[in-house]
Amino acid sequence: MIYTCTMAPSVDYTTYLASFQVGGLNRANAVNYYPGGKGINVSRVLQQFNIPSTALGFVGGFTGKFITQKLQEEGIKTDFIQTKETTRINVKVKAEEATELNGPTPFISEKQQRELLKKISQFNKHDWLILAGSIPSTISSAFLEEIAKTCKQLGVRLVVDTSGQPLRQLMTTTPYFVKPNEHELGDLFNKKITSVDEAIYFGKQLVENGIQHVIVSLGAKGAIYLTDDCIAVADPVQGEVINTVGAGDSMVAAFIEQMTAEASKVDAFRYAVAAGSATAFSNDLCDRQLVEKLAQDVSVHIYTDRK
Ligand SMILES: Nc1ncnc2c1ncn2[C@@H]1O[C@H](COP(=O)(O)OP(=O)(O)O)[C@@H](O)[C@H]1O
Ligand SMILES: O=P(O)(O)OC[C@H]1O[C@](O)(COP(=O)(O)O)[C@@H](O)[C@@H]1O
Repeated sequence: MIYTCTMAPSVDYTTYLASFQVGGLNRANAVNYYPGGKGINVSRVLQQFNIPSTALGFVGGFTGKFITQKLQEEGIKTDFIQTKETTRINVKVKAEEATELNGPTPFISEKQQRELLKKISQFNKHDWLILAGSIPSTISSAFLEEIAKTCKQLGVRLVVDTSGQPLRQLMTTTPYFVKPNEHELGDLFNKKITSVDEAIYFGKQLVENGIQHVIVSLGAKGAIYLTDDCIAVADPVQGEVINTVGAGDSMVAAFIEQMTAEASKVDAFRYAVAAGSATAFSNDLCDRQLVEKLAQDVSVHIYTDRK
């Protein structure tokens, strides 16, 4: 089974307008409400590929109900722990430029953390846990380490897509697969990454530390994939960009879907790049048809090493 865990889900309130004026009254032409948060997006894209998953994490209030209901309507199993706090709303403004306003993460008590750990300790060998999105500040490094240790003991493949200090902490536990974007990778090493070669240099250090699969996403510039025996660089896919929210999450989902289907690692990467772009070219997250179409256009350059 694949489990996604979103510790700080969101309702993504996406607004479209021709131009956005800071400090003025802006009126949107169209709006959408999506269940959001990185793990939840991974579950939604997996569902597009007909891969079942269970969405874990913390939700509360009317927004929590909305998220749970929407996921269930899409056929995704949910096993959320309830919070007293209302789940945040993240505002996405799509005008001349894209602007995001993400709400604060919820307070998660010790008891709620134990409840989550109890669920994880019941996973089986070969299950997947995708821990994605911001980690609430009440969650300690020790708790994250405990999650990683439990996964290792059980033979559960831990996938990490987060940022800041929690990412730094989780890197020391050598997860199975990580997908930082170039900024998150740079933050890990206190460096600003400005080229593909720099992304390769720092990505390689993660592999050398024992992480089996590393994808560094480079937004409109494509992505790189690193493992112990190859480095692959994907050129960007061209198209009309509509909404890049969830592009990275779509990559994670597509890579996992291909790995579970026993595709080659490089094909899994190709598909992941196609999924990221398919989401960037859509209002909501990608659909399978577009991913398959774009996968034919993704050119991947493979190196056994690149200094
Ligand atoms: N403007 C874009 N044009 C084409 N593809 C894109 C664009 N933005 C993102 N993508 C695709 O989505 C992937 C993930 O995007 P990125 O912004 O790096 O991730 P994240 O959402 O995690 O920050 C990229 O590697 C690329 O394949
Ligand atoms: O947990 P964070 O880092 O605040 O991010 C939450 C936001 O990230 C998203 O999951 C999108 O993530 P990506 O664009 O990085 O794939 C949104 O759905 C959500 O609003």
